Amino acid sequence: MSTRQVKILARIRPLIDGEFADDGLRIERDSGKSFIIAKNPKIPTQVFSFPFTSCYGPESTQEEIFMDEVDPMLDIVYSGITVTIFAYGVTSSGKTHTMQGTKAQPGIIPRAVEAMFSRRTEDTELSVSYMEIYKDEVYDLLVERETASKLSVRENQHGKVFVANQLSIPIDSESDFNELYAEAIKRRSVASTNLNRASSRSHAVLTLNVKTQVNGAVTFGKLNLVDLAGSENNKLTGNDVSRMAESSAINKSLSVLGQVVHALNTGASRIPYRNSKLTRILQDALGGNSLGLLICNIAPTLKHRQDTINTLNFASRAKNIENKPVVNQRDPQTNTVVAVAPRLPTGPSLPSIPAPKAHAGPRPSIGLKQPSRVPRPSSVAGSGPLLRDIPERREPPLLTEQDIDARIAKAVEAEVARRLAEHERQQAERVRDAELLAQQGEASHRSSLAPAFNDQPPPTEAGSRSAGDDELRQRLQDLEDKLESGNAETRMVSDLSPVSRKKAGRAYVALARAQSEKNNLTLALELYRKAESYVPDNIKLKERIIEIEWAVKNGKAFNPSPKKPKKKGAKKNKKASWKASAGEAFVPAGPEAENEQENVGSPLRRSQKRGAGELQDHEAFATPILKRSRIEEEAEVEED
Ligand SMILES: Nc1ncnc2c1ncn2[C@@H]1O[C@H](COP(=O)(O)OP(=O)(O)OP(=O)(O)O)[C@@H](O)[C@H]1O
Repeated sequence: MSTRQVKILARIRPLIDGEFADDGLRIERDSGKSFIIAKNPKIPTQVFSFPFTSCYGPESTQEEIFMDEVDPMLDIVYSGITVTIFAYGVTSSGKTHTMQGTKAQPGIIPRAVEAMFSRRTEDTELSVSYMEIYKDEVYDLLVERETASKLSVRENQHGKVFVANQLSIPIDSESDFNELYAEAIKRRSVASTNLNRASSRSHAVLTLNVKTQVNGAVTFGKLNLVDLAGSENNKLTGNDVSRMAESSAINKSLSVLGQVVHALNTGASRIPYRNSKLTRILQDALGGNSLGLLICNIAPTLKHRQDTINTLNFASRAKNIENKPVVNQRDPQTNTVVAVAPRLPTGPSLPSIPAPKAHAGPRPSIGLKQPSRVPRPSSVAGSGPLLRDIPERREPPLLTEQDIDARIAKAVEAEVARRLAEHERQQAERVRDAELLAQQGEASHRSSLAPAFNDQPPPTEAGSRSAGDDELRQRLQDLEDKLESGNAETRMVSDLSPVSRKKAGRAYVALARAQSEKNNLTLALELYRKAESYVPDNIKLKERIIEIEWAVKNGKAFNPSPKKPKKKGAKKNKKASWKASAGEAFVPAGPEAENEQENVGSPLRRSQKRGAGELQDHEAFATPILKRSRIEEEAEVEED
């Protein structure tokens, strides 16, 4: 089955009342490619460049975006494929304007309905469903708010997710739709915040279902139009308590969306769709069987800039997600709906599948049914076709808390082993070089190598630790080998408990920080990215990654942002805990891990006895052992 990447476009909205322009954000076009260029608001000399399939500036019109990006996808819907278009961005960046629009500037939803009707044939049946996900609960927006009960998200026997008992109302004309839609949008949860007078407090998913005939086969296409709630910075929104609760639900679900994208990008064997209703419902569009278009909405002002950079970073990752679109059609023999592979041209552009020819004659009226509170399983939107040939997602094996902790221990220790091996290899290389030069009688070269040797532990230390360390190295090597063989399992980060994830994340941050302090930025970046696999929703970590990526790309030094001022009493506590835990190791739980800790900790403890200067020699491989003096970033990991 051929795969298709999610298409990503960026749209910068114009300035609105009370906003001021600055030079920190612009679009650049070069050889047919477009980029959003954004300055880091904290360090203006850092300029980020984010590539997109297409970028639209403040002057762009609703019509332009619809005709260029959305209209071509409607033919695909008519061929029986599900297409999902979602608007993503911080609060007040223009998502609702893009999807819904205004009377004067209608957005994608009303335009898509008009275009869908213009394509119908006499065999076509169109229906609509509309739901919102508010505080991680699903409500039907086609039902009166007072009587709307929470809907549950279910999965059929083929792993297809659907919203049980959601209405799907047949529509016979645009005016049918407009009537329903006008009522439904009034039911959506909207409130005023400091950043947006009419801020969406929920994610809204409008679905247009199309049943039609293509070359004699009955097909079932679907267009999902998703207006996500915006991520919110509560320092800026000025939210009160009830708004904060909404905001926290919005941010949490968006954070899970980020985790899903991250897991898909890193090829994780388990994707955490189940961690929020939003990602469960969007599962088909994220690595599933539909085609995706993500509109990344961008607010132009400085106060949104940091959040905008995070949005852009999310979007650039999302473009690597691959879906396997299928045509949903009726099997005349069994009278069930089956998934068949579409005939898609290869290449990055979206497939253009010709729509069936419009029928010239008059079309019999389908007739508008009244909304009903009685569940109608046959018309439940999203219950979708039965996909016989889609392999079921394999459930990961059940893991005990002990298994999980043991795996973290292995993962971290493997990193230690890798660093140790690298350290030893470099040392051996230096010794070899020096011996070679000595043999050649090049005394001058030897003296010039002396400083390099001064960086290493004194020979006596090396000698004294050789037996124990050889054993340690062997054990770590064994662990690394084990890790390699079970690598697929360790990728199942989402199986870990939150505490275990944080532990592993902290360990990698400590390693990364040590490397960035030594200006080994490429390695630091690699380690920060590993940390991100464990704590993917840590915003500060993301910002750090973006900054180091920039420094690496531009060959610049990396200057970490200033450390946070210490909290009152923190110094005292820190001192006490440092004293109490001199050489305190990152302690993976579980008996096996405890034994390992004895060994992993020992070189560090010996080093500490030798004093601070010597301690640094071992930092390269001892950093997972968290030293109290350097855990500001780990604390940040915990805070988020
Ligand atoms: N392209 C545009 N042209 C003109 N005005 C726009 C445009 N995009 C957004 N706006 C205006 O900006 C404001 C914020 O837009 P909108 O409500 O669509 O943001 P949002 O991203 O949906 O916010 P939230 O996440 O808080 O719901 C609105 O007043 C809207 O009319």
